[in-house]
Amino acid sequence: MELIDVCGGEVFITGQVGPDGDFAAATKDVASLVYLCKPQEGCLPDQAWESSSHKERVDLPLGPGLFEVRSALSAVDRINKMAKPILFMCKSANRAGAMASVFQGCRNGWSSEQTLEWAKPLGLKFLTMPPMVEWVSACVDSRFPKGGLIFRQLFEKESSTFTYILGDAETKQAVIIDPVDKTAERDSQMVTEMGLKPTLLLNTHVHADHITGTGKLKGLLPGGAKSGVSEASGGQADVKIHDGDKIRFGSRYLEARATPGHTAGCMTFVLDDKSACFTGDTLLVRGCGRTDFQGGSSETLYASVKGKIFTLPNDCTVYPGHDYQGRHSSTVGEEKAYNPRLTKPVEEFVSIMSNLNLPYPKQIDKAVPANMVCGICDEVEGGDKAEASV
Ligand SMILES: N[C@@H](CCC(=O)N[C@@H](CSS)C(=O)NCC(=O)O)C(=O)O
Repeated sequence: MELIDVCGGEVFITGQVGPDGDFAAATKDVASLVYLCKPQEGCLPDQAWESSSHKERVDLPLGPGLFEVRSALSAVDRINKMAKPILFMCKSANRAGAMASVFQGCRNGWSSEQTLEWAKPLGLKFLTMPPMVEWVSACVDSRFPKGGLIFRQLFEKESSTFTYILGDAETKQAVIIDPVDKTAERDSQMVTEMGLKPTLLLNTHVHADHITGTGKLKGLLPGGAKSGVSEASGGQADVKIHDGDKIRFGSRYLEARATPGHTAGCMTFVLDDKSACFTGDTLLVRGCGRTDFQGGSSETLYASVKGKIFTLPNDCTVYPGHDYQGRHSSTVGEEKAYNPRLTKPVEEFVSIMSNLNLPYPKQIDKAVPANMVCGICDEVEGGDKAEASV
């Protein structure tokens, strides 16, 4: 009979007692048992339990449809008070792994994603059973429900850039996506008046048409907000973002998805519940970012959009980095149906992109070097020089 240690000798899980009935020997150091089988399953013979006295036991007959989330949470409270080490036991170790995960997630204040991430390297078998994964997620998320979201879309008119503020309504922790230097004072005042505490000032990429506001905002905001840009951009920042990173603010988070193509280091940030994505210049409303400088590649952009954005739910709102025609947002479903570039086969898309004939952005020569250091740049009188210094 094998006990699997899932928490440094404090929490164990196991399946059915072996035919040798070696329960007493295997569990001699266990102080409490959480038994998850129905009586008729007969996984724990009475004599086995009786031979292992001095132990506390709680019976939670757990099976699909048997156990409401509410009951699981009161069980967690009860288990929390039991002496450690605790053994979670059932016939196959599936329910034991699931309930142990709920216990761990709840007592550590983890989200469902964090709980499942914890369970993965342990190879817990319930992870291959979608109803059990859903049950674990529902239990953990209802213990610590996601806070409300505070959201603002702001506009900088010279470069037609959108800046986004996202905050957790309870904790007030916040992130700002793609602020612009020219509107840094406005943004700083706004988050201060809203009582928000931005911890991370994110860039979807190294911009070519304006200087990022992340450097300036770091100086304006109290509380040590950090700048962020993707590692792949080659830019300097306090926080380097990678594909798959979770950017947390309070109980909410953004998932970073690498979406290269407009530039080599472009990122799209997807809200935790997939209701919104912030695509920078990768995907614009009925358009997309140009691909003719900064490591741009039309084929790569096409693959990024199809693989990392068009795989989101159709009702996911697309918040772009720019719009030049007075539009503010779109949805994944709309762009999949009506984007005049990305509805085309890849060869036609590449040809469209090669024939855009757009003039270079007016500020490119000063914006790119400044943005490689997140906008911390020397300013001479008149604010026109933008040689980067760290
Ligand atoms: N006129 C503007 C630059 C306009 C431009 O090139 N926009 C970029 C995004 S900012 S680098 C773009 O990708 N546009 C795609 C499109 O189809 O318009 C300026 O001079 O700054």
